[in-house]
Amino acid sequence: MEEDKLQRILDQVADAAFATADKGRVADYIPELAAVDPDQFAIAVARPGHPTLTAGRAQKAFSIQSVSKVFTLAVALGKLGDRLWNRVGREPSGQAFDSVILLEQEKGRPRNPFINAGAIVTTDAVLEGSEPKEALAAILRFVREAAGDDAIHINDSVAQSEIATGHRNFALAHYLLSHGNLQHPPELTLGTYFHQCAIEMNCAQLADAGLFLTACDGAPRMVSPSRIRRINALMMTCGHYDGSGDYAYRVGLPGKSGVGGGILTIAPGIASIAVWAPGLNRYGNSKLGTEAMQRLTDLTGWSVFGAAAG
Ligand SMILES: NC(=O)CC[C@H](N)C(=O)O
Repeated sequence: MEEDKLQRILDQVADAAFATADKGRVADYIPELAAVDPDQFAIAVARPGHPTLTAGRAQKAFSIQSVSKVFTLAVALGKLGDRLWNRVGREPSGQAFDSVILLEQEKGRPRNPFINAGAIVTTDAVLEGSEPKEALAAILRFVREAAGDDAIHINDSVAQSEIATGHRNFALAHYLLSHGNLQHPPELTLGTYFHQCAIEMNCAQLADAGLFLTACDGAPRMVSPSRIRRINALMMTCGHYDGSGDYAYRVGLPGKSGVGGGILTIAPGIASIAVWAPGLNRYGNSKLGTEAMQRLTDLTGWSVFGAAAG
């Protein structure tokens, strides 16, 4: 699609988001995120060989939170390969991202790497044989290389805010430990996990960081094509927790959300799209972000289920 046409679509999507009265509710269980102004919106589209196009506040940094789980999964698969699947499943959970119930029923093997329990196990796997600082550095290095931007950093106040209040995540980690599915002390694995969630990026950086998952010619080759397809499949089926079916229905593309209000969406072979609006819907996914992605895909026809706009 030509740049000026795509830019007009992005402007239209941003105008509609700014005009929407119900912006959802910001995540208030993490004190640092509770203070974010919900009246903000940004969208960015990255394509190899084209400038990254944006609309709204695309240079404003936000906490990527669970979007980081995609990058950590790529690092863990690079390190362990299929051995990771001995510890975590690949099925949608149909439960909230921080649910404890399935972990109890399924004896400490989380359903997938994107719910919190599964992401904690994935981070624990990245820690295998490494010092915590090295593991975190490996995740941050991956993100910086994917985005081609060494300025991307971790917001330590956000991480500390979760260390002080993340009781549910501590419960999940202790539960995993009791079932022999955590190889490090909960403080250590969670310290790494909270810092990975506290990576900050703006929309333009996040769209660039997702390019490796598009498998487009000219995109960074960070993982093999077969692994790209598998990561995208997990994003499609599990990336929005118990709202994954709804996101697939509305948007038709693999995506991963975070409680900071960011969503990374991949149009395979076409583009990497980042959207940010801090207010969340009842699943803990960005409300305006989801609506904007629905509008964008209707206007562009980008979908894994069909290829015509309208
Ligand atoms: N869905 C999310 O973005 C959750 C991430 C957050 N750091 C948590 O562990 O609760």
